[in-house]
Amino acid sequence: MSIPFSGADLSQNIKSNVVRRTANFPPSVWGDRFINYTSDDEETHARRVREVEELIKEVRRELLASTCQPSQQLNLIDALQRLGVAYHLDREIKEALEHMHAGYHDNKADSSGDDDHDLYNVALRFRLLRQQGLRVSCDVFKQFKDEKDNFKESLSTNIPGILALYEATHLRAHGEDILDEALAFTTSQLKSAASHLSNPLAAKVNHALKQPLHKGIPRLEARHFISVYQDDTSHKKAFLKLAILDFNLVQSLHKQELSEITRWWKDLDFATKLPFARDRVVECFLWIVAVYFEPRHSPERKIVTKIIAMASTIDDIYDAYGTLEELEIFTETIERWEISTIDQLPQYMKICYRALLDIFDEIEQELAKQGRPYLVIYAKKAMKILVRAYFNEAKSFNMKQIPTMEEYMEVAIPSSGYPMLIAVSFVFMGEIVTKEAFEWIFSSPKLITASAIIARLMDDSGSHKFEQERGHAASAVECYMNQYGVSETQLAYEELNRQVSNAWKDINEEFTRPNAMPMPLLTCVLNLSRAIDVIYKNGDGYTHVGKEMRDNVATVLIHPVPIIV
Ligand SMILES: CC(C)=CCC/C(C)=C/COP(=O)(O)OP(=O)(O)O
Repeated sequence: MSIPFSGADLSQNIKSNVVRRTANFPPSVWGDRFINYTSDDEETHARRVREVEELIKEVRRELLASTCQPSQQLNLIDALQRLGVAYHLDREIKEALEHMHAGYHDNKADSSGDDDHDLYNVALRFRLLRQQGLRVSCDVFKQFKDEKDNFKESLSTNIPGILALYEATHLRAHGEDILDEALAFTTSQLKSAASHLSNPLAAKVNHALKQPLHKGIPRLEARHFISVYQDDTSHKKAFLKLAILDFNLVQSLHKQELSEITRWWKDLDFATKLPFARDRVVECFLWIVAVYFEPRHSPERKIVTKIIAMASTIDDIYDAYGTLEELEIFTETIERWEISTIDQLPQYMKICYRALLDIFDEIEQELAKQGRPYLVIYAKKAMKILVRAYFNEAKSFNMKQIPTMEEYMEVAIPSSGYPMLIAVSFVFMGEIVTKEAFEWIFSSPKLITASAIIARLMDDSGSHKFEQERGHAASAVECYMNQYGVSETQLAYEELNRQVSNAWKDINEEFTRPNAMPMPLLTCVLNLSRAIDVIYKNGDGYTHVGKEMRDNVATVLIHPVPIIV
């Protein structure tokens, strides 16, 4: 039953004298680029799928044959993960690393005949075991320090080792001072070596300095590594061929999905009906490809992209276009979640609300196919929490308040959109997702909070200047400066960066077994954090789509890898 609102009926609005803030967001850079998709003919597609299946068998054989040579096996696993094909061999890789970890703890590693004191091997093993959630002490790096407790000067000629250590440091947890020092040491060593190196090492070093592997979007990292691996004379042909064919097959599927999504978006026609909002559906799709790229996640990729595009539009209504009076009614309408209350809304909000309800119907239908329609309730709850947070932010802007950092973060963590996005991404993760998983999300555990802190603080740092010019609620930058009497924006950025680094340490700690939730769910949260690093590290690449975002979209969603093997 619908309950009438006590608030004013705004449906006949729009009041002509209302002054609305608009952000004048640049239009989409993609136009109709992705609307049409021509698939391979069935026969070609089936042949490629068969080829991939054969190559997986061959690669599996090579991986299993390397069991007696741990360092060789580590290199194979590293290559498979970086090439983006490890998802075909999840079980084998998990077993191999667990086996290695057991041996490592029984001190059997030395008996393998491997050089256990080589920086490259030690760092690679450390990173791969930690990535798998296995407990490894950072004390393994003490052997690389001299009597003055500095990293040994002699290491500086061992660039592959330095690079492996650099990548390993990004998996550091709190209190691991040796890894903090190692990050500073390796960064400076790599920067000074970069200009003297030749390929493929130079390409690896330059890329790693721009984008550490642990914080990168898996598809982008895979595409980069395919090129580097190809230039490496010691590459394994079957590995390379599998990576190229698989990348292209997965990309074709993504193109097909994006074509469906862009048609949905074009039919909604928000660009005409809600012109004040950002038109970024392609960038939203890349964001979700970062979360799960594997073919089995196709239905959820399409739906969660629609959710993020809607959240972006709703954010623009709260941040700029809506009046506080309208926003109050909008928030209550979404909290009630009944179509009958739609009449209370001004026309532009009706358009948005109807689209939102339609997507949630789609979520319910998709979940019904999977036998779990009841999970939609958690996705709705997450969306309601998000709009309440958006409203609280709008109120705070209207009152021209600058809250303390603590007060600010209480609202800014839910308003980052990440707890909502995580909950919606979880509903499609199958059997491993239980009622407890959602109760866990809504109890604000360390992992979810850390991911939301990264999203909020990187977004605030990246978009600060533009948002203040157009008029926006105080962001973490102002709150910090105001609370601590800091006059230089740069100092605020440095403090926020420190907090982001700490949040990454929280994420890394939560990955170590025993875990609160199954690994695929934790990986989903990790990938969302990675997406933020890539999209916001050099400014707000989502709102202001520049060369970097365009290149990233083209890499993942336009250009297939040339087949040369
Ligand atoms: C994670 C989600 C749901 C992303 C949707 C797109 C979005 C709202 C991006 C942040 O925009 P913004 O920089 O304007 O955010 P805010 O207004 O919160 O600063």
